[in-house]
Amino acid sequence: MAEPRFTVGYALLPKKQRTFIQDSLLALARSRGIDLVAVDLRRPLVDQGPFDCVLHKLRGEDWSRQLREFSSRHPGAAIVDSPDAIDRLHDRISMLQVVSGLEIECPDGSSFGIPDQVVVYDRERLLNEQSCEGLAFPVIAKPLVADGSEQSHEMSLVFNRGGFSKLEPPIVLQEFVNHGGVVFKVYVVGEYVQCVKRRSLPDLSEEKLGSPEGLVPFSRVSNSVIPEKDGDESREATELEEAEMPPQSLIAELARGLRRAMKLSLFNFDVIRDARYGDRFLVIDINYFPGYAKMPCYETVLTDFLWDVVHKNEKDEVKYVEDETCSSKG
Ligand SMILES: Nc1ncnc2c1ncn2[C@@H]1O[C@H](COP(=O)(O)OP(=O)(O)OP(=O)(O)O)[C@@H](O)[C@H]1O
Ligand SMILES: O=P(O)(O)O[C@H]1[C@H](OP(=O)(O)O)[C@@H](OP(=O)(O)O)[C@@H](O)[C@@H](O)[C@@H]1OP(=O)(O)O
Ligand SMILES: [Mg+2]
Ligand SMILES: [Mg+2]
Repeated sequence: MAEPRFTVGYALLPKKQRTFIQDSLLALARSRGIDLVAVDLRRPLVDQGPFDCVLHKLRGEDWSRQLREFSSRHPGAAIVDSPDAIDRLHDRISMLQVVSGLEIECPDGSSFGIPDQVVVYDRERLLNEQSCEGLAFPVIAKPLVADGSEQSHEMSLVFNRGGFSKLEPPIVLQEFVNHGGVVFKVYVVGEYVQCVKRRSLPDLSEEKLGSPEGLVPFSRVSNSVIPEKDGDESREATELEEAEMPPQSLIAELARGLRRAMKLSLFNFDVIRDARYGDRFLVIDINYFPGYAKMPCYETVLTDFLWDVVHKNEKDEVKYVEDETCSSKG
């Protein structure tokens, strides 16, 4: 008897569609009985399909209503993920609150947390002496809203109060933590977890705190090559290569805990190693539906995940995927 076929509808902005929907993914999914089909965003979702699953990274009241309508018409179809669950990641405070609430057994000697941070809603408050009481310089100023716009990725390193006058609230002021210039990006795709290293901001010395600049703007560090002003490329490359990966079990438990607590399947989170205490790890950012195409073996991982979704194979396990073990199951 022929194997049943399934259809997954995807609703993505053009840039995401270009990077995520690659021929290699379409072909592998097709060979496993899953057809990926673009949702026509000019027509009501409810008139399209049938879909066994809708995959999306769109927002807004109208889109949420369309998803609700579609779900009530097709209760058997999976929506990955729920707009309400995704919303938590659009605010850099609620995004990290969930990390603080996790109860995880850490491997010997290790621990996790988030950097100290405060939110400032208006300029008056920002310029007020008490605005960052308890925080130590340098701090990173991040836009409170993380809605995927270019502005939401525009950050500043602030060395002293002099830098505050150039900031535009609402912002989160987060302590900058030296971490050896390497950030660990943990990709979560349902039960699959993969951790990769990326370049980050270099460690800062005390001298910087007196900097007359007060502030240095930056954006999308881990996606770009930003040469350190007085640094050298080869040292940074060595730093990246030599950085020790965080304990696998900690990363896997964090991924499982976050997935459960947030009720999300598709996200990644950025982790840094706090250079002050050997094995303390801080979660600094969580992103919905990140750039999976940059993840090794993304086609296999995504196809395995979609296979589980359409077969209603709900799992609460964690599968830590290592580069060399990227093989598809039958
Ligand atoms: N508290 C911190 N201490 C040290 N470095 C940090 C801290 N927070 C952020 N960074 C550095 O700044 C980069 C950008 O910060 P963050 O990840 O919060 O921004 P983002 O624009 O949301 O990133 P993404 O493109 O991953 O969505 C991080 O990848 C890391 O290199
Ligand atoms: O496109 P890219 O590969 O850069 O993916 C980035 C993704 O952009 P996209 O959604 O437009 O694809 C970003 O989403 P928004 O916050 O801007 O919504 C965010 O999730 C980044 O963390 C991703 O980078 P990664 O963390 O995977 O390195
Ligand atoms: Mg990040
Ligand atoms: Mg982010």
